[in-house]
Order: sequence, then C-alpha cells, then structure tokens
Amino acid sequence: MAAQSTLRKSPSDRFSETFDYFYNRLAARLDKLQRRGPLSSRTARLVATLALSLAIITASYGGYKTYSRRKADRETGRRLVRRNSGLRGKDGSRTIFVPYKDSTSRVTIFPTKKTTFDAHRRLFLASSGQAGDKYDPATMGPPPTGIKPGLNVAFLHQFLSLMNVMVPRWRSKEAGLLTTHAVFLLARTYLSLVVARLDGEIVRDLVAGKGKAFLLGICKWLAIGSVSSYTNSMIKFLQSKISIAFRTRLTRYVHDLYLGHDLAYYKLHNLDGGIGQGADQFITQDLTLFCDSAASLYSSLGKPLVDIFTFNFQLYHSLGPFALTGLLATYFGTATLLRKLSPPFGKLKAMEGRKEGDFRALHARLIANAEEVAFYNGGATEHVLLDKSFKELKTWVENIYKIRVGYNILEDFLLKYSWSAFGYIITSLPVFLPVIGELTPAPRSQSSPEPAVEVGSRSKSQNQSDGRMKQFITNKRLMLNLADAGSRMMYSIKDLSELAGYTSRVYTLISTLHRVHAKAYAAPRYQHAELYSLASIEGTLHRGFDGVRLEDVPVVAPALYPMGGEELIENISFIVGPGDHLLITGPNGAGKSAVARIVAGLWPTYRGLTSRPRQNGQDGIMFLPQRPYLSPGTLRDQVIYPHTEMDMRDAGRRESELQSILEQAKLGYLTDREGGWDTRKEWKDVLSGGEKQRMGIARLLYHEPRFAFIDEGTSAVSSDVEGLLYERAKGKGITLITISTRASLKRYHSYTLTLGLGEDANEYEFLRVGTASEKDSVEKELQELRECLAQVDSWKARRQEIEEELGEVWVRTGESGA
Ligand SMILES: Nc1ncnc2c1ncn2[C@@H]1O[C@H](COP(=O)(O)OP(=O)(O)OP(=O)(O)O)[C@@H](O)[C@H]1O
Repeated sequence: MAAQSTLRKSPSDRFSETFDYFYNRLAARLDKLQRRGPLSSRTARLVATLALSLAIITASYGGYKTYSRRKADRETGRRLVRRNSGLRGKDGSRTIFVPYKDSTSRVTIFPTKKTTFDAHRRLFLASSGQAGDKYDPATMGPPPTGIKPGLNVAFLHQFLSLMNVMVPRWRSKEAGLLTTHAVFLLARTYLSLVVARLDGEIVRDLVAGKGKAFLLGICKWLAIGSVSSYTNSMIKFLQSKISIAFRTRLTRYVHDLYLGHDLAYYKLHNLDGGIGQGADQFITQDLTLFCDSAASLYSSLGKPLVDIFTFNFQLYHSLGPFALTGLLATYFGTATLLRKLSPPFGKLKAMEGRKEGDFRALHARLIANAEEVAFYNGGATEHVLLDKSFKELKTWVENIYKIRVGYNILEDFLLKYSWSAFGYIITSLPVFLPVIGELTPAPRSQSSPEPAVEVGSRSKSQNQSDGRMKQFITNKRLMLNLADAGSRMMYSIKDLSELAGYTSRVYTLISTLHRVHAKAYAAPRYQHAELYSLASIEGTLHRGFDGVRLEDVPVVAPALYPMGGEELIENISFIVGPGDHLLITGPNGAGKSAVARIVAGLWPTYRGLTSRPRQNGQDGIMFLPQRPYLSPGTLRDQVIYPHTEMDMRDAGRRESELQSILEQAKLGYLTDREGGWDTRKEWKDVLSGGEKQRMGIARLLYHEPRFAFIDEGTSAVSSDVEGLLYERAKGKGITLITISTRASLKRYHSYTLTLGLGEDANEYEFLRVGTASEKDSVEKELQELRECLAQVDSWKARRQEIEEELGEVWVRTGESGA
C-alpha cells in the first residue's frame, strides 16, 4: 500500500519537489563558480570598492533628489492648501493637495479623454443590452432601464461594461490589485490544503502516541498559522483597496460626464428624466454599495471557486470518481434549487436604492429651503412628507427582511447541515464499504514516514488503522472546507443578485449621462417622435457669433423625454449686436427667462437658428440667473465665481482689483464686515436679497463679458443704485440683455422685446426705444387708458346704484329677521 501511495502526489509534494529542483540547481551553479578559482584579491577589492562607491553615490544622489522634491512639494502643498488652489497640467490634468497628517499629500486627477467616452458609448447605449450592437443614435433607444435587475445576460453586459471603466488597462493599478488579491487567494487555498494534511498527521501521531512527531506537527501548525493569518488580513486589506480604487475610477468618470461641457447636471433632471429625482443618491450611495459588493464578490466568489476546484481534485484522489460524482451532483442540485427558490433580490435592492434616494432628496430639499419653510411655518407639512417617504422605505426594507427569513432557513439547512451530513457519509464510505475502499486510492505518503516502514514495533493492521485515521481526518477537513467553500458559493448567489441591483442603478446612471452627451434620443419603436420632444430637435445652436440672434425659433417649455414640450411662442426672431442693449419684458410666465435658457443652451433650439458668442465669461456671454447663486467657499470665491482662485491668479488679477469691483457694486464694506477675503461662510444665509443681486453685478464687472443676460437681477435693489449699476456695466463695454417686468428700466436700453401679447399671449413685439413705432405703441396704450378713463364717471354712477340697491336688500332682510 505504501509503495502504491507514493505514485500519487499532492500539490504540497509537488511544491517541495519543485523547490528541491531549483535549490539543487542553484547550489550546483555556486559550486561551479567556486571551482573556477577566485579572482585575484586585488582586482576583487578594486571591483568591490568601485561598486560600493557607485552604489553610495547613486543612493545619496537619489536620496537628495527625493528629499528636495518632497520638500518642494510640501511647501507648494502648504501654499496651495492655504489658497484653496491647485496646479494645472498641460494635458488637462489637475494637481490638488490635501491636508495629510502634519503635511500635505499630492493628488493628480487626469480628466477622462473624449475618445474614451466615445469608445464607451457602444457599451452604455446599446438598447438591447448587447455589447456587440453598433452605436447609432438614430436607432438606439434609451438605456435598458426597463430590464429587471437580476442574474441575466443584461447583468453580465452591464457588469462587464462597468469593469471597462473600473479596470481600464491591464497595466492599471486596479489590475495590479486584482492580481495581487488573486495570488493571496490562491495562497490561502494552498495553505488550507496544507492545514488539512497537517491536521490528519497530528491526529494520527496523537492516536499512535508518537510524542516527538506530535510536537513537531504542533510547531508546523503554528508556523503555518502565522502565515495564514498574514494571508487572511492581506486579503481583507486588498479587498478594501480594490473597492476604493473602483469607487475612485467610477466617481471620477461620472463626475467628468456629469459636470462636463454638455450641462448634463441640468439636462439630466430637466430634460431627460431617465434617473428620476436626483443623481446624488446614485453617485454617493449606490456607487459605493456597488464597489463594495463587486470587490467582495471577487473574493466571496473567486476564493470558493478556486477552493472547490482544488479540494475536489484532492478528494478525487482520496475518494475516487464515485464520491466526486456524488459531490458534483449535490452542488448542481442545491444550486438549481436555491436559484429556483431565490427571491428577486436584485430588483428588490434596486427599488430600495430608489426609495432611499427619494427620502434623502426630501431632506436635502428641506435644508436648501429652510428659510422659506420656516417663514411659512411649514414644518408640520414637511414632517408629514418626510414621515410618509420614510414609511414607504421602511415597509419596503421590512418586506425584504421577511422574504429573506424563509430563504435563509432553506439556505442554512441545505448548505450547513445537509452538506456536512453528506460529507460525513462520503468520507466514511471507504471505511464502511471495503468495496469502495478498494476502488479508491489508499492513503498517501507524506513528509512524515508511513507507519508501514516501522516494521517490528507495530503490527501491520495497526499501521493500516493509523493510515485510515489520518486519511479520514484529512478527508473530513477537506470535506468541511469544501462544504464551506460550496456554501459560500451558494450564499454568493444572493450577493450576486444584490450586486445585480446595484449594477443596474450605476449602469443606468452612466448610460443616461452618455445619452445626454450623445443626444441619443430616438422616437419610440414604430412611432413618430412627439412634436417638440427631445427626439424632434431640428434647430441649430451656433456658437461663435458676435451678438445674440434668434431666427424663427419657437419658445417651448420642454417636457421630460419622450414627451413633447409646450409651445409658448410659435416663432421668435430678433438680433442683438454689440451696444444694442435689450430689455425683454412681458407678463409672468410669458417665456422671458425661456429666451435666456435657449441662448444658454439649457433648453433646445427645436427649430430655426440660435446664435451666440462662443464662450462664457470674459469676451463672451454671461448669464445672471433669477435666483442668485452663492457658492461654498471664501468671500473671494463669491466675487470671481465661476472662476477659482487658481484661475484668478493665472489671469493675474489681484484682491485690490476685487475690492474696487465690490465698491462699484456698492458692496465695498463686505471685506471689513466679514473679516477679509479668506472668510468662509454660508453666504446664501449671510447676504441679504439685495446684496446677493449686487454680488451678481460684481461678478459681471469682474468677468467683463461682451454680452450679459440679467434675469430680474436688480429687482431687490433700490432704483438709484440700480441706475448706477447699469451705467457701470455699460461703461465696461458690456451689452446688456435685461429680463424684467419693470418698465422703468427702459431708459437704460435701446431695444425692447415684449412677450405675451395678443389674445393667446403668444405674440411678441421687438421695438427700438424712442422710434416712431415704439411711440405708436405707447400712444396706442395711452389711447386705451384714455378710453377707460372716459368711462370712469358712468362706472361710478353704476356703483352708486348697486350700493343703494344692496342697502335696501340689507334693510329688508334685517326687518324680516327682527
Ligand atoms: N424647467 C422647466 N420645465 C418645464 N417648464 C418650465 C420650466 N421652467 C419654466 N417652465 C415653464 O415655462 C413657462 C415660461 O417660464 P419663464 O421662466 O420663461 O417665465 P418668465 O416669463 O420668465 O416669468 P417670470 O416673470 O415669472 O419670471 C412657464 O409657464 C413655466 O411654467
């Protein structure tokens, strides 16, 4: 038996053989070198001295260089952190410094290349969810949000598409982390095998009463234990590293898409609507859960897979084909049963994510509008809304828990108890059924000598019994490991389903962002696109015109895709050249701000042509929105927004200039009042309504654009200051396009565009201020007023009559009542 057992080799045997082979080769080589005869001692000393000197010089130079670089880095870092600024690379990369311990740490961020986005479109915009589909915006439908998240082909496609983003190259950091992780997983499996074998040996030696061998076994056990502990903690560490690396890649990718030049952060919610309420929940929560789940899946699925192959292979050698067939049949049986009975965890998780998002959005809204709600004393109503949203979330989560209970009972019973019972039966087969025992290979020889060689001290039957004991213990441990690996695999079905839910959410976000970028809107299959829907845009937005021009452009309030928007004005045409200050006026809701939105590119030019300057800001166009926006940051950041301090320094602008701008905007007192340029506050709460609007004008004076849309930008400013602000802006050569209902502003403008005229309030009039036609129109208005005034006396008489009649009625009612 012993001779037979040496024919089969375990992985550990093979490892020691390989080690011996390389060790012997190395020893032979060293031996050969020695036999060649030593170099002459002088030459050897010279060579050694030279090599040492060279090493010292290189190391010192390298050390000095590293030290100087780090020192310079630290100083730059401190300076830039103080200024809340960074560095910009020629390739578009940005280097920022973040405080780390007592110093700073450098982080370089490379923007995602346009070609990468183009290449990814076919992955994220394939309507059927198949990677092979050719990308064509005309035929591609919306991203496959309708597909139920679960273990299906769509999930595979979505996951692999996201992997393209998370692991962009084989030589990337993420690929390195995954490979290292895989090496540690393999090492752990190998160590489990060694432990199983050692376990068998220790028990055998214990039963046989071999003290020395037993103690040696314990020492080996401890040594392997320390290596295993290191391996286990490295696996956990690498898993966290992989998760954060995935998250970094995905977050940067999403940010590049979301905050790129296409205004996706506006269009996503106002035009597309593909991801419902908000992207915040997707980016902050779902993305994190997805990365954690994907990183843990790699070890929770990868390790059991490796384990199952290795342990099965081992058991096959120990127990033969019969047992292996039984084992495999059990796996497939259990997997099929669990898969059949498994609730749709993916779908449930995706829905949970949405409900979490809704709840979070309500809270975010309350924070953003706290003052307004407080004035209305609307806390109770908000309370009800929040409680309702939370109740929906809670009910959903509770239902998931309930569904889980039944499934967990089945899963636990099958995987923990049925499998181990089955394992005991299989390992005991060679013991109780000698026929099977003969079919299967006998116990193998190990590093410790087989009892069979100790002839004379023990009987043959005793040796056989020891061998069987060792084999049983080894097999039992292997079986338990196998059951553990198998059950982890099966538990992973649930994890996999949950991952499918998170994958679907993250995929939906990215594919919707790609759709916004590519403007990939098509009419629903076999249907015509609705009028003024995103699939029926035929107009052109032309950037690079020295002025603002609309030619036969309908003003349409858009609806979410794929619905059609509402037409406010059928066609509008006007042109504003440099120096042609325009006042856009008209009743509320007539579409005044809508014109600004069309020119800014927020709303589509459905038909006709819209022309505007190429860039925003200096020498271009600027828009001051109706609701003033104050950014998080310093007082300086408020004046220079959307510039950062880095942009300001690059442009060679100084604080003294900012101070003079603030003074022109009648805000010169702010620097002293707020404690300097670097003061950070919640500016939206600190500044009054009028101050906020004047800050908008200060921004205008800082950026000095050629054209500026001011949407009700001075409604809260007193009229004397208002006039001053207009004169300052015009003095800087800015052509103003003001949106206001205040006719008094006419005097600062050369043209007026009046919207909301006619019976259906869908007509407009474009006039030069002071021209004959404008006088005509004022004359017409005066005539109407005069006619009204002429009727005043007859209206008064009629009112008198009515009051008298009513007086009589009251008197009669009073008498009858008495
Ligand atoms: N994001 C939007 N999506 C769809 N419709 C919108 C959107 N924003 C505004 N609207 C609608 O478009 C119409 C025109 O809005 P707009 O803001 O241009 O009015 P306005 O003339 O500037 O009015 P006001 O004087 O009150 O500011 C309104 O009926 C409004 O309800």
